[in-house]
Amino acid sequence: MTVKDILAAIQSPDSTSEDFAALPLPESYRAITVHKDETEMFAGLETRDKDPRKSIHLDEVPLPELGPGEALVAVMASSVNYNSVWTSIFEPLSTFGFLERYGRTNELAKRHDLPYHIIGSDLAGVVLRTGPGVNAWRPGDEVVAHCLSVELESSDGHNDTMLDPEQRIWGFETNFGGLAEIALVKSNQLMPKPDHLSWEEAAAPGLVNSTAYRQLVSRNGAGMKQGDNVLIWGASGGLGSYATQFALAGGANPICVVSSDQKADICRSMGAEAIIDRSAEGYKFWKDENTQDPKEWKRFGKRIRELTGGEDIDIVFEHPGRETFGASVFVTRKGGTITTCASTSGYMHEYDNRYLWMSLKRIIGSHFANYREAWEANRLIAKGKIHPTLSKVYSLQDTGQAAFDVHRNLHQGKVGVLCMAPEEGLGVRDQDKRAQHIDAINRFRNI
Ligand SMILES: C/C=C/C(=O)SCCNC(=O)CCNC(=O)[C@H](O)C(C)(C)COP(=O)(O)OP(=O)(O)OC[C@H]1O[C@@H](n2cnc3c(N)ncnc32)[C@H](O)[C@@H]1OP(=O)(O)O
Ligand SMILES: NC(=O)C1=CN([C@@H]2O[C@H](COP(=O)(O)OP(=O)(O)OC[C@H]3O[C@@H](n4cnc5c(N)ncnc54)[C@H](OP(=O)(O)O)[C@@H]3O)[C@@H](O)[C@H]2O)C=CC1
Repeated sequence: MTVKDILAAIQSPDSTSEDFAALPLPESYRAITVHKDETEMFAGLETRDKDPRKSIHLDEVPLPELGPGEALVAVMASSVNYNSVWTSIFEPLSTFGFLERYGRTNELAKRHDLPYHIIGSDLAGVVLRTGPGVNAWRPGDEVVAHCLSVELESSDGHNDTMLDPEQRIWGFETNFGGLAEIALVKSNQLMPKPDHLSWEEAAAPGLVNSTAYRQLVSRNGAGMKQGDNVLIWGASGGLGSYATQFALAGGANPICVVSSDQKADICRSMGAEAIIDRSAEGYKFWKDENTQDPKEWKRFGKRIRELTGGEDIDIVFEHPGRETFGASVFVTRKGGTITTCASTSGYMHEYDNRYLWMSLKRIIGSHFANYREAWEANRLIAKGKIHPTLSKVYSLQDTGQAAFDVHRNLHQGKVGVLCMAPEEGLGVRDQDKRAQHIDAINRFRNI
């Protein structure tokens, strides 16, 4: 049995759940990996010069054993997330440490501790097999997977699963990720595939959409409300393109920061009006490596006031980190919120704390989303209220180039990867719903 036979079953309109359950599984499959014996390959290089095309491999790997509460999924498409860029450049640390640590927790988790790491934290595909104890999903179900892996043996995670001490990001802190022909997930990662989208469109939002939902909308994050002024860094990027849509759909007022005319146009086409081109306006928040320039924070704040009719920011949607964080804290209004989920430009932040405490501002740390938040975010995609922001699509073998594009900020929105899907555009089940939203679905395509 080969991956080709699985694809044939997926493409046949007559295949039943029983047919999928009866399909023998292949012994091996193709997957995107990084190799443990290469973790030092970029030693001494600047972050920018570490090239994912050199560290990312396409390998034939053995099928992992299926455990209780798990599912094996035939992956039709996946997407590139920045966490795969971090894995591929071995920053801020090698992800093999995560796999070793996970492997030490129990017998079954040992499967993850391998000399190769199959990466990827998004997928759209078809369930092939479920392990003992799985009732909610069956072979043949068309699904997407969110990337929260939890054990929930401790009480800590039972109000909010992101607080589980054994919380991991699938395909980053676990093995057998989504940039592959077959993936291994916990069955509680599965959610219905939005039926009006193709495989690659359905695979694009998952990680960033769920993260933006928790960070901006959920009460666990900033709890955005109507009328809020929301400053969104990288507003046409992976996270930002969903944060912008949430702000607009929720009656808030996004102030979108981007770095080119083209990206400003994309934000406009989503419906945003207040846009700041950080390149054209030349903000330089740091005078040198160690000294910030509060005059530049003020110039930035003045520009925001011009765009809002004199108002300051209620919520900052932060992720660039060191380069922008001082400015983000400064421009937030009294009592406002800075919500952060990353530090792309550096994790040692510096800000003037007087502006935080004297103006009663809050900084909220946010990370991915719990199952409920991921489900709610996916439901909005399925209802056509929020749309994928897929721009370019690569083949599995060109994943290294796709990750390079994201690392160098050459991309727009989300970059997709075809895994088993032989071409783009397959997997759409509701053409009428699709037709209603087709312009929004295609907004980021091929730009
Ligand atoms: C969904 C997508 C998301 C993204 O894209 S996010 C972006 C990508 N992700 C990242 O860049 C994050 C990568 N992860 C990391 O950098 C590291 O993962 C962390 C810095 C988050 C954590 O580092 P660690 O080494 O795992 O943990 P420690 O806390 O630095 O070290 C563990 C040792 O420190 C002890 N410790 C922890 N807290 C305390 C405390 N409060 N007081 C005293 N000791 C403490 C522990 O017990 C343990 O000790 P012992 O090494 O001996 O086992
Ligand atoms: N904790 C979590 O759960 C998650 C964390 N992340 C992390 O968030 C970060 C962003 O991810 P994602 O949105 O997918 O990545 P993208 O690269 O798709 O988008 C980020 C955007 O941020 C802007 N940006 C980058 N660097 C700077 C800078 N120095 N100053 C100002 N703006 C900057 C760029 O937009 P422009 O050039 O137009 O300004 C860029 O397009 C990554 O570090 C990722 O690992 C992502 C998802 C989940």
